[in-house]
Order: sequence, then C-alpha cells, then structure tokens
Amino acid sequence: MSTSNTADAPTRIHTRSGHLLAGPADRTHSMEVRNVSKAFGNFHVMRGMNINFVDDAITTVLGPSGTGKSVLLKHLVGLLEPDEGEIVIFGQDLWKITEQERYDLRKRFGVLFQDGALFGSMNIYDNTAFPLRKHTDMSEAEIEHIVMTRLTEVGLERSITKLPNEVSGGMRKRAGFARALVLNPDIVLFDEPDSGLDPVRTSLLNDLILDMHREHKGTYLLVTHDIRTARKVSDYVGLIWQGQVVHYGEAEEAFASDDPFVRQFLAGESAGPLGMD
Ligand SMILES: Nc1ncnc2c1ncn2[C@@H]1O[C@H](COP(=O)(O)OP(=O)(O)OP(=O)(O)O)[C@@H](O)[C@H]1O
Repeated sequence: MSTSNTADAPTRIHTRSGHLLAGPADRTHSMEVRNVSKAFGNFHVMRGMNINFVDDAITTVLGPSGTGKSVLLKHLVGLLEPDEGEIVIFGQDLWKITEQERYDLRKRFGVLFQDGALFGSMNIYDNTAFPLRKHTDMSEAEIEHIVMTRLTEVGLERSITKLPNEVSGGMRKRAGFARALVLNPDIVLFDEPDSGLDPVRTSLLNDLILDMHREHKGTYLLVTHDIRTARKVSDYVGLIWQGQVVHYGEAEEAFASDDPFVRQFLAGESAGPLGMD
C-alpha cells in the first residue's frame, strides 16, 4: 500500500486549468486534516486521517462507497467535530475558535452538494442570490450584476425564473456551482459533482470546473467515484480507504503508478489488494 505524499516533491506543476503553482517551499495549505478520527457509535469512519490540500490546485479524493468522503467534507466546513485530531483552516483549528469565528471562516468556502442543494421554492436567480443577500449588505443592483455574471458563466442566464424542479439535474448542479462561487470563495468543495449525470453532462461539468478554476482560481476539492472525472480535472489525487488517506500525490504520477493498490483503485479493477471491506 502506498502512503506517499508527493505534494512536497521538488517539482513545479501547472494545474490542469493552467496556473503555475508555487514551488514546494512556498506551497501553502489552507486546509489541513491532522490525525482526525471520527466514529458514529461503534463505526469508525475516520481513523487518524492526515492530508494537507495544496492551495490553488484541484484535488480529487476518491474512495469506495461509505468510506467517509462526505464525512471528510463536513469536517472541513465545520459541520462535524472530530472525536480526535484537528481540522486546521487558514491556520486556525476549527474547534479552538468561537462559533462566530467558525461561521466567518465558513463564508470563505463555496460548497456544491450532490443535488445542488437548491431551495425548491426559489427560482434559479434567487437561489444564486441567496448567499449575497444573507451575508453581505450589497444593493440589489450589485447583487444582480454578480448573479447574472455567474449564471452566464455556467450557461443558465436564460433559466433564471425556473424553479429547481423545472430544470435538469445537470442544470441544478450548474446553478449550485454558480451559487457556490458568488461570495468569491477561497475554497470550493464538491460532493460528487458527477452523481446522477450521464457521461456527456459529466464531461461538460468537468470542463466547467476547469474553466471556473482558470477564471477564479482557488483551492478546489472534489470527492467522486468517477475515475474519468478524476483524470480530467485533478492536479492532485487522494485515495481514502478504511478511514485513512492511503495515497496522496500529483495526479499524473498517481495514474502512472505501479503500486498495486493505487493501480487497482484508479483502474477500478476487482483483482488486487483492495477487498470489499
Ligand atoms: N451523521 C451520521 N450518523 C451516523 N452515521 C453516519 C453519519 N454520517 C455518515 N455516517 C456513516 O459514515 C459512513 C461514511 O459516510 P459517507 O457519506 O462519508 O461515505 P462516502 O464515502 O461519502 O460514501 P458514498 O461514496 O457512497 O457517498 C457511512 O457508513 C455512513 O452511514
């Protein structure tokens, strides 16, 4: 099993969306997971997990179903508290600061949940405007400018009056993406952005993720089952299994790896060291 963390290897890499990342000595980590354990009852989901996500890159976290990928995202935004260990965001341990400070930190995140998590009774425009109305004192004219810019970027400028259930799953995800970006977040988390989409729409969404990263920069973290998504968008890949990060490194290296565990994981093969448990 590989436990390499090649994020600190002496190389400079271009992100998939074209940015040149700082050299390893200057590389910073706004999101750090330090030795985090979490159990629900007797079920230990995270078992001493460690990972420092590289800033301004797109990292994909892959892992079998039920392995704790969504639980990891919830820890990063402070919705779950670790039993042990620390979640350090912009240098602050999330659980050693006040609730207000945690709330303020959360505003620096954009989160795209699996179904877009739109409010069913609000049209696409109002859903996208919601974080601006809630968290800023901008005028409606300023809000309109930002909302229409983001909705145009995701190709929904003609669907603003539609309710979420009047548009396709892919459009809901794009609306969720536009909403996740309206506060100019430093970090964007995606929980299975490709779930429920056909391969063509998945591919289009992946292009959109790369375009938006190119345009807005930021630290993007995706969790997914979809190897094709990982291949297409990732600068870094993390593999989690049995509550731990078992591999983390540059995507190109991970996909070329000879390590039987990494190969089985990224090739989706049934034969190999990975079992059903
Ligand atoms: N609040 C909770 N209470 C109890 N158990 C939970 C809770 N949240 C998650 N779990 C359990 O933790 C495990 C990991 O869940 P999680 O949703 O993170 O998996 P995942 O890797 O994202 O899976 P999938 O790829 O299928 O979405 C699951 O067995 C789940 O049932």
